[in-house]
Amino acid sequence: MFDQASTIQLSDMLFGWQPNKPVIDIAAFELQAGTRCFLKGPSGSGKTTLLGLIGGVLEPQQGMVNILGTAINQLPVSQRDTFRANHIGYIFQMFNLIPYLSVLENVVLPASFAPVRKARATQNSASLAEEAVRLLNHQGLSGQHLIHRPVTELSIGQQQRVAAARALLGQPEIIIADEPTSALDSDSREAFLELLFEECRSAGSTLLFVSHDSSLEGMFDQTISLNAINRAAGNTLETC
Ligand SMILES: Nc1ncnc2c1ncn2[C@@H]1O[C@H](COP(=O)(O)OP(=O)(O)OP(=O)(O)O)[C@@H](O)[C@H]1O
Repeated sequence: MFDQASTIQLSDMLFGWQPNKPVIDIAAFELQAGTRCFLKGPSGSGKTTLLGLIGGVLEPQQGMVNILGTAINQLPVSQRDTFRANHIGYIFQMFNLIPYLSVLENVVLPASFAPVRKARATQNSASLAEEAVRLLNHQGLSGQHLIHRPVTELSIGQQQRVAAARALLGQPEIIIADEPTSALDSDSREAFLELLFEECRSAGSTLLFVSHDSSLEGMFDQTISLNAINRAAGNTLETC
């Protein structure tokens, strides 16, 4: 049974990159709506793999991945892609911005594939672009000159804030962040997190945040150690 207060529920989920070599084997995992969760684990322990399973990019060999009451691993691939675009915003370690597009174009792009997020974004502002500009301003990126510049002309810290604005556009219920602060110094990391928290709070989004940086752990509501919930822990070659 899906608990209505949950955003993410996993049960008896098994995944391996090769047959009979599970990397992830989780009996039960649940994240309540609106939680800010810090997911930690050694390098190679399967954190990115787990995020791929939660986002429906990867399909478990067994078990259930229930997101917002939908068993996404049972959806056909095209419906799963649309579900992900509508309900999950991603911030990647390498940002995954499109180099030949401007700052603004990068932020609005995912909403073109996500009608639910597009509708929400235009409820808040007169247009998608206006909502993107609001989010960019909130991240400290303002000015016509800057938002129309090719994204590759921005500093790493600025690019990372563009990636955050892109993930937040249209208030997705879930924000998944995979090592988004690793390129920043510690002051910038905390400032970035405060802004992210503020946007997640006002949108009611659940945040699942992966990092090696344990100094950030105290800023979150909850910490999950992957090795503590993963029965396949130790099957991979892990490093600290
Ligand atoms: N595309 C892939 N094909 C085959 N094996 C993979 C693939 N991606 C990851 N793995 C393996 O799965 C295991 C978990 O990798 P994963 O990237 O999920 O770990 P991680 O905890 O995110 O590591 P890091 O903290 O270094 O990013 C590792 O043994 C890795 O080699």
